[in-house]
Amino acid sequence: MNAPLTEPSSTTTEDLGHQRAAIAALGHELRALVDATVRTAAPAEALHRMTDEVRRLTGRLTGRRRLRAEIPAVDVFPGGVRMYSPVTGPGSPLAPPMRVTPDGDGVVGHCTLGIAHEGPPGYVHGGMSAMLLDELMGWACYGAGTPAMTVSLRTRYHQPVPLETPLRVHARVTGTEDRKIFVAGSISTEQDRTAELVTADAVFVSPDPDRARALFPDGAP
Ligand SMILES: CCCCC/C=C\C/C=C\C/C=C\C/C=C\CCCC(=O)SCCNC(=O)CCNC(=O)[C@H](O)C(C)(C)COP(=O)(O)OP(=O)(O)OC[C@H]1O[C@@H](n2cnc3c(N)ncnc32)[C@H](O)[C@@H]1OP(=O)(O)O
Repeated sequence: MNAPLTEPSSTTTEDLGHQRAAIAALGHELRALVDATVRTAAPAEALHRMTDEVRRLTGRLTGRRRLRAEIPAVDVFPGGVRMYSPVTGPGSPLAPPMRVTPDGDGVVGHCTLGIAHEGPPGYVHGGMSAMLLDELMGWACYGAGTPAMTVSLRTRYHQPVPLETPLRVHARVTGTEDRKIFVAGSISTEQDRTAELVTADAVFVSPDPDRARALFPDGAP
């Protein structure tokens, strides 16, 4: 009989590391499953068998379920580890996941997208490009010491973004005005950083403290 899947019982640094590693390992396998799912040409009977197996597996993820707006114990909010972010989260089957590092006066994100994120055949869905940029621009705000939320995002698609190609996403704060933060971003391939395939400019706003507490009751220091 399979061992029950339970919640972690304590949160020492070592436990946290193990828990994050386990979350990332499951995320990795689920991304592989998503990729196999959107590529397969298996016949209907095989898909029905798989459906039954996947339903059984889903039923095995038992235990307490995270509530809406609850920040996972493995996360650091705001601006730190987000294990289940749909962009950077190693535990998310939806995330590429994008790896974010500081870069001069901004931040850079590295990722490669597969056909689960396809828009035009062979190229990245435009909404996905906007999501990568939005997330990284949020990180640029956090990196500048002002965690903030997007209030406006304008994207310009200059050339299609290829799938299965290492990408470089860049974002930096270009100015501030009270609680408003102006951010610029771009996507290129790693191979040709000078050719900006998508560019974006955005306005972020740092919520006033009362608003932030109301929006993120679990995130208050
Ligand atoms: C407890 C501590 C926690 C603190 C957390 C703080 C921030 C959280 C940070 C990060 C979140 C975590 C991780 C990041 C995840 C993803 C990153 C991607 C980013 C996103 O995916 S995020 C989701 C999409 N995003 C929204 O869901 C925002 C919806 N929105 C609102 O919830 C409110 O909008 C809010 C709270 C942002 C501000 O509300 P508020 O009441 O504090 O501010 P207010 O309305 O007074 O506006 C102030 C000044 O911004 C100007 N302004 C407003 N809107 C504008 C617009 N559209 N264009 C140009 N200017 C605009 C006004 O005109 C005024 O300017 P002025 O003063 O000059 O008139």
